[in-house]
Amino acid sequence: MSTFFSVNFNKIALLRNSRGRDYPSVVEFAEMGLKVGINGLTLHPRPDQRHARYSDVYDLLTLSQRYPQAEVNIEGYPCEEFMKVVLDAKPHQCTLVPDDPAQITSDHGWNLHQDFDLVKRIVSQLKAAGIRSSIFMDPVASDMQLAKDTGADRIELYTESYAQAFGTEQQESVLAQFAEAAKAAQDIGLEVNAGHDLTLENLTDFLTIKDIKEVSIGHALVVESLLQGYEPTLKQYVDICRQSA
Ligand SMILES: CC(=O)[C@@H](O)[C@H](O)COP(=O)(O)O
Ligand SMILES: NCC(=O)COP(=O)(O)O
Repeated sequence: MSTFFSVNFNKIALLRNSRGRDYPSVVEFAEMGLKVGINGLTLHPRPDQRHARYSDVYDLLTLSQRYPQAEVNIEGYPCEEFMKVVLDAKPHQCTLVPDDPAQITSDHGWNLHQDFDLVKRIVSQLKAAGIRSSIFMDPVASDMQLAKDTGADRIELYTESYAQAFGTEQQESVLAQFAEAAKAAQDIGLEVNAGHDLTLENLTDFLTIKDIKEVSIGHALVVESLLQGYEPTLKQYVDICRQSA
């Protein structure tokens, strides 16, 4: 089994946005990635577009047409503008994330006991548009049936708690919690993605969990690239993802 490796370009966009021109170029960095074997391109535009801009969604989709193996994954809270862009641009996958606009970064999965109707309605819009849907979830096995009932194709496990536990006494028990949540989802026909604060150091152990379809990684990858170069960093991720359980 091999896991689909999607790079999140938010941090390249953040760097670009700190100056007035297209440097660094998200499209150029995405294309370099595709040339060394990454599978997917992820963006998480937020309402203030401080990282990815909505125009980046269209630019990455145009690029992906030249790389037939590549998929574009657009993540975010399904506000009106986000959904307008997603339904118009038609990425391969849309990951719904319960972000508040004021959040620095994503910090929890959906509470489907509260937001079930909203998520179900958005998932059906994605389905009607032929876009694969994924919903961002905490690793709680007992919530997977609700996730399935929304009609979503996949869940994305929010891996921050695993990243925090990595290298501590809690690592094994937290990893077991993720494995249990992944299995609960897979057993009822949901495919499982994962992401947030995954790194070159913690990814191999995470991918001992069976049949993780996709990981999306951005923040640590940019830091690691500063330390050891962009292409060598990407190649290490590509190798780890090709050897997953
Ligand atoms: C859903 C998720 O965990 C990521 O998309 C995360 O939000 C990365 O985006 P930033 O790097 O912009 O925080
Ligand atoms: N879905 C998670 C993602 O796209 C990247 O998260 P991070 O590696 O930037 O924390």
